[in-house]
This record gives sequence, structure tokens and C-alpha cells, in this order.
Amino acid sequence: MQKGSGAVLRAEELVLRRGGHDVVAGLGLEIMPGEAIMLLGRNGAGKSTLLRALAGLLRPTSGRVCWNGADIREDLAEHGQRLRWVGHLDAAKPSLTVRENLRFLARLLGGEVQQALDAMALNAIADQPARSLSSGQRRRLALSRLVLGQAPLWLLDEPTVGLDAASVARLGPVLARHRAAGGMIVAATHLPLPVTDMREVTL
Ligand SMILES: Nc1ncnc2c1ncn2[C@@H]1O[C@H](COP(=O)(O)OP(=O)(O)OP(=O)(O)O)[C@@H](O)[C@H]1O
Repeated sequence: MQKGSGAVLRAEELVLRRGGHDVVAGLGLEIMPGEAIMLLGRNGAGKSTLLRALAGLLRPTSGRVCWNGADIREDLAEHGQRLRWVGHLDAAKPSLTVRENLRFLARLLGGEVQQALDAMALNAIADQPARSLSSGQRRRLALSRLVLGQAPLWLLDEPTVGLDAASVARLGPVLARHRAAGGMIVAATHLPLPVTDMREVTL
């Protein structure tokens, strides 16, 4: 983790055009180590669009997204390595069990499979193939992957959709530990998140 390095994600005069109109028009945003931002706004306000731009998945119409002052587009592969994304699609391999999916990722990203299983209480379904999971269980698997490795930036699109109350509560310490280690979170949500001291940005 880049604790103490002053790493900062910054959007400067960001314009994001989708479907012929500016969904985001001249946004400035800065996030420091340990900070969490909650993106709010009606359906279609541009929350997912902004997250995609912060991830480098969408090229800004104008303006830029910087990491430590350098445009992320100068090295998108490096930017990809410093972030984790949890969105509507999960990347689980359907034929692998929950544990095998995590093992596969841990080889790429580092971290402990057991820690990920514990983080989102997946032990009881660890040997079930991913294709047999319910939507809430799939979301828990996607969230458990956050704790593998040390990516400083977590971009979360509706992270608690489909989660039961116990799973939402379990996510709280996962997010808090990340922030305590200097990690950053930007989350788009319509639901309350189990996070204290989160800065709200309404699009
Ligand atoms: N691939 C695309 N092509 C054209 N328009 C798009 C595309 N993706 C998104 N849009 C438009 O951009 C706008 C913002 O969409 P976005 O998904 O960012 O909203 P959101 O705030 O995340 O909404 P929700 O709360 O419903 O998830 C919407 O008007 C949407 O129709």
C-alpha cells in the first residue's frame, strides 16, 4: 500500500459525454489516502460513468484523471494494477469453486485465500462452484476479492446491492481496514454504506 506516499487521485475539469450529452460536465474531485467518497445521484446521473473514467476504462471527452499528478492515460496498465473494481458484472469463473476462484486470483494479486473467505463469510460455500451461487453470494465473492493484494484504490459500483443485512455489516470492517492502511474508496450507491466519515459527492 502507498501509505504516507501522498498518492492522490484527482479528476480535473472532467467532461464525460455519453449518448450525445455531457453526463459529467467539468467535474473536479480529489481523493487522498484513507479517504472514502460516496457518489450519489438519480438513475442516469453519471455515477457509473465517472467510476469508469476513474478506472481508466472510459476516455474523458476533456479534462483528465491524474494519479500523483500524472495523467492515468500515460500508463493505463499501471493504473489498472493500483485499483480494484467491483461492478455489476463479476469476473468469477463459473466452473471453479469459490475457493478455487480466490486461489486463482491470489496467485495473480497476492494475499491469503482464507482471509478473503473470512472477510465475507464464504467458508460455508467455499467448495460450491461459482455458477451455483445466488446473486448475493456472487456479490460477496466479488467483494471478498478486494482483500487480496494491496491495491490502494477501490472503485465500487453499488457494492451492497443484493446483500443481506449481515453481509452489509461484514463489509464495514473490510472497508475500514482498507482506509486505515491508507487505501482510498470511491463508491456509487443508492443504499447506505457501512462506512463512517464518507464524503458525499452528488452528481
Ligand atoms: N454506453 C453508453 N452509450 C450511451 N449512453 C450511455 C452509455 N452508458 C451510459 N450512458 C448514459 O449515460 C448516462 C449516465 O449513465 P450511468 O450508468 O453513468 O448512470 P448512473 O448514475 O450510474 O445510474 P444508475 O443509478 O441507474 O446506476 C445515462 O443517461 C445513460 O443512458
